[in-house]
Amino acid sequence: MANILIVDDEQEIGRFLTRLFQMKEMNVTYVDSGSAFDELQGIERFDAAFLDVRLPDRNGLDLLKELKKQAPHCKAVVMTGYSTVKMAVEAIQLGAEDFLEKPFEDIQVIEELADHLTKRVDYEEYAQAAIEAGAFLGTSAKMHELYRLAYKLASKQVTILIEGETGTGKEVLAGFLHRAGSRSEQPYIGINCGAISESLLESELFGHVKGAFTGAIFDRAGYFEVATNGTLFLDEIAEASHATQVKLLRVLETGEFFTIGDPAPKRTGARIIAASHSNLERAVIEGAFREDLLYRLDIVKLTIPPLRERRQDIPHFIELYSQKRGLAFSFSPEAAAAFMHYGWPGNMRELVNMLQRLSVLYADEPVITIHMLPEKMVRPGTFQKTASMPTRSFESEWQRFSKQVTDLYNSDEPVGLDELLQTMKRMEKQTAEAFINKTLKETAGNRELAAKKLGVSKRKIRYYLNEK
Ligand SMILES: Nc1ncnc2c1ncn2[C@@H]1O[C@H](COP(=O)(O)OP(=O)(O)OP(=O)(O)O)[C@@H](O)[C@H]1O
Repeated sequence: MANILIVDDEQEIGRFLTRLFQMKEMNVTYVDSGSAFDELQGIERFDAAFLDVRLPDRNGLDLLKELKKQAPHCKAVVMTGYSTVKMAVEAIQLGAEDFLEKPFEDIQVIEELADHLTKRVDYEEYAQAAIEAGAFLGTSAKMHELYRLAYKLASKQVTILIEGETGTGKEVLAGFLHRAGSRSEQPYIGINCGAISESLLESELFGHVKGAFTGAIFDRAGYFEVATNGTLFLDEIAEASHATQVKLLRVLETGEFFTIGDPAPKRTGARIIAASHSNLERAVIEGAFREDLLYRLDIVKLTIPPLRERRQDIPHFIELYSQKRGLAFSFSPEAAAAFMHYGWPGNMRELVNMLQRLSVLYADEPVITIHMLPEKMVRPGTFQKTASMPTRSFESEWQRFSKQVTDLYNSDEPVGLDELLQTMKRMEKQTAEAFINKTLKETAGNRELAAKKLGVSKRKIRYYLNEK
């Protein structure tokens, strides 16, 4: 018979859970304070514990640590009010299995949770879900910890903020959160807030009615409406204008939004996942991002480590990539060392692109040698460079790129057009960066003047400079 511990100062909740679990033929011990918990004998007998995180005489997280110390096998669930969801996430990081929000809305959820906890839980469930979602975890503890936490949060109605350098897999993680959660049958919609103009972004998100503005010839539902109870992934959230940020804040606070041109509010049940490659706290300090919006978004922050902090995953990923495509990559020792030492400023995206490039250009070569790798990977001194430090001059980057495109065009090998177009996008960004930096030098750093000279908005300058 399973042994369950309940710790909650609200006696009504204690009694309710006791009855519920006793009806499931579980052995229940209920205490209503931290001090009563301290007096319990034989804590190691418990299979599962339901802990309130707000006890009058004790911090529930300390209790959790104590429980995990005395009974490491005991699965803990913390119970929390909405305002303490952040604390609940901290509890999961401390080893809790799950959290329950009070007031309880669905008794079945609690029953299922108790059943699940007292059965032998498959600890690799999150890893399986990652495989199904196409997310590679490798062997690094940081990635496993991250996806383990994400798996537990996947079915929760909490807003999630994903941070990570460009190409680390923020979109991949957002897709995982959707697929592994209870919303997987509902729509998943992703939008890049930096890729489209301010007015288009608003209209995409909130929709518009016919005649709301010039060109609005039909009613159009926005993503908040289309997503219904699914997931809305707002990529590059820092790029949303102040006006859009105000509207997003309203949706997060009330679940309500207005279609452009329609005075009647609408409700959305969409779960919001936002991502940014720049540091939003810094953006708040600089006045570019609303503090209240950050507060609403940052209930749970998942930070993806850059590839250079999990280099041990590189060979595993190459193996997986080759297996999936039926390739047989073999590297000379120098080339293998270059892969391991290079800084990978573009993270997983850069690694994928590099493998795609090698498979296109050197498909018939038995061994990939150092001479087949781009200069930036072998040039000494570039190993430690990070995302914000360009590795070669703008001119040589263009020369290399045009040579690569002409070589590809003239070769009979199959060409990955998607990859080529992505490289062009990167070149577009680098070109913009180069011109902006040159103009900023001419204007002694005056952005307003630089924007005028270049005929673009200051916002666009911020976007292209990837400001963090
Ligand atoms: N964990 C992963 N498993 C498999 N592929 C990954 C993983 N992470 C990233 N990738 C690959 O790297 C590329 C970039 O991933 P993604 O678009 O999710 O990154 P991102 O952090 O959202 O980038 P950006 O900041 O530029 O929007 C994609 O091709 C994706 O398939």
